[in-house]
Amino acid sequence: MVYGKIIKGIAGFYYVHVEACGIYECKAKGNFRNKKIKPLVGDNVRIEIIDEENFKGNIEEILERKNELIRPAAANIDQALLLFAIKEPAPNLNLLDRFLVMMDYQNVPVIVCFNKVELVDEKEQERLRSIYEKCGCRVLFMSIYENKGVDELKKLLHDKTTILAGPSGVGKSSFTNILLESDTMETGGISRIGRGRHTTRHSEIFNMYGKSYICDTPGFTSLMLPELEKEDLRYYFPDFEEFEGKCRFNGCVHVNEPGCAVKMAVDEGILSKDRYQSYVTLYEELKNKKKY
Ligand SMILES: Nc1nc2c(ncn2[C@@H]2O[C@H](COP(=O)(O)OP(=O)(O)OP(=O)(O)O)[C@@H](O)[C@H]2O)c(=O)[nH]1
Ligand SMILES: [Zn+2]
Repeated sequence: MVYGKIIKGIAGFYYVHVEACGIYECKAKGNFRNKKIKPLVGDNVRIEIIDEENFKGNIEEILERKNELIRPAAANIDQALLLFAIKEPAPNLNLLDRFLVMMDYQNVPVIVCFNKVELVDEKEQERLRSIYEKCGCRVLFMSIYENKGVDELKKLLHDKTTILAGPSGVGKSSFTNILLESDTMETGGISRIGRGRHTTRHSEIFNMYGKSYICDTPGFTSLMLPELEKEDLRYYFPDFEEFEGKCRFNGCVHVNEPGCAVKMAVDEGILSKDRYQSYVTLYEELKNKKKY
């Protein structure tokens, strides 16, 4: 019996990493299909190997899940790594905030990592650090070009299953290539996962490093928002918490009400304008959703 973990799923195929062997391209064939259980990225599975040479197999069984995320769809996730560039391209903070709401809703801790930090000064780093630390995230700054912060991030990934998200052009491939190199060095010589026909298919092999898993999930979009009541959205903005109960009106949702402590904190520069803007945008989205 062979066990492994699904690290990527595309178009009906699941890429299952089997320790010390490699990555098998699998189809879902087991009897879990009758029970309408769909394999997810992060699932620990038992596979049957049908073609050893070409790394092909069938998923026979899905082992019990520790947790299950809805968006992005994934199982057994310890944490999420959200990778952005601090510049070039400038980070889409609304996307970032949306992701944080989604993860908080699903109780997944988040590491926010800004790459390319050699392009900005310390002040900008500290500004972002203070905003996002108040949101309960681990905030890291990295420059792959200058090899700064890379080891720190690697340590945080150690022995964990992490879902990776981030827009295009921020350095995801550069970073995962570094992980792959570390894996090669640690295992001596040729990487265990560099075997098979996936060697040339770069995007499928970069997802893991030693016993640590980086799972690639396709569900990172600007439409991502949990099914929340708009009145509850404010509880997913942890930086607003210290102002909760200080507004003039009970149950203030911090949008149009006068005497709002959150809005005052924004005006005074205590809370980030960008964060507040994200809040209002998401609030409006939730409000409009309910109409249909
Ligand atoms: N200035 C700077 N550029 C970097 C750094 N790390 C990566 N880059 C560059 O940023 C560009 C995008 O990097 P990739 O690793 O391809 O980014 P990606 O997130 O995988 O992007 P996609 O392949 O589009 O999904 C490349 O030109 C890299 O050389 C860095 O630390 N500083
Ligand atoms: Zn208020």
